[in-house]
Amino acid sequence: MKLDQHIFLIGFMGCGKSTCAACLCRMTGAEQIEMDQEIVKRQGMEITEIFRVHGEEYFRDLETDLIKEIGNMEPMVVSCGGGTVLREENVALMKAAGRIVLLTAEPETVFDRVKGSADRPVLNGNMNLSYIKELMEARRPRYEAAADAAVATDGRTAEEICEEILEQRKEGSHGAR
Ligand SMILES: Nc1ncnc2c1ncn2[C@@H]1O[C@H](COP(=O)(O)OP(=O)(O)O)[C@@H](O)[C@H]1O
Ligand SMILES: O=C(O)C1=C[C@@H](OP(=O)(O)O)[C@@H](O)[C@H](O)C1
Ligand SMILES: [Mg+2]
Repeated sequence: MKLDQHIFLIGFMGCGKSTCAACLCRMTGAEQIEMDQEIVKRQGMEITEIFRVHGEEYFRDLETDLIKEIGNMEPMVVSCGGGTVLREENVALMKAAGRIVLLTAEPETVFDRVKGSADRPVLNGNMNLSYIKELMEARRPRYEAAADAAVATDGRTAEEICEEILEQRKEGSHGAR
C-alpha cells in the first residue's frame, strides 16, 4: 500500500508507538522511521547517554531537526518519541506532513509495559505508577491537541490496533483526516 502522506504515531511512553509502527509497516509494506533509533544511530549514543551527557534540551533539538527532515521524505510510518509533541513547532511540522494518530493506554498498562526497562531517562528514578499518572495527565492536553485520531491500546494486540488505524484512515479519506 502506498501512503499519500506520513502517519505519525504519538502518545505516552509505553503506549506502543514503536511496536505498532513496525506492525503497520508489515501490514502495509510501508517504510518505518523510528525517531529514537534514528537519533541513537546518528549520535552513536543511547538515549539515556544523550540525556546524561548533553541534557534533555539537546535531545529535544535533535528531535526537532529530525522532524524537519522527515517532512521532506517520502511518506512513511513515523514512530515518534513520547515527548516529540511537547514542542508546538514539531506539531506544526507534523500536521503539515501527515496524519497524527494518538495511541493511548491506561497508566497501569503503561507501567506494566515499561517497568522492566531502563531505556527511558524521563522515568529513570521515577519508575512508579503515581509518577506515570501525574506525567500522563500533565501531557494529555498536548497529545490530544496534536491528534487527528486516537486509538486505545489496552488489552489489544498490535495487529488489532493497526487494523483500527487503517480503518480510520479509509473513513478519513472521505473527509477529515
Ligand atoms: N499492544 C500491546 N500489547 C502488549 N504489549 C505491548 C503492546 N504494544 C507494545 N507492547 C510492549 O510494551 C513495551 C513498550 O512498547 P513500545 O512499542 O516500545 O512503546 P513506545 O514506543 O510507545 O514507548 C514493549 O515491551 C512492547 O513489546
Ligand atoms: O516521553 C519522553 O519524553 C520520551 C520518550 C521516549 O520514547 P518512547 O515514547 O518511544 O519510549 C524517548 O524519546 C525519550 O526517552 C523521551
Ligand atoms: Mg518508542
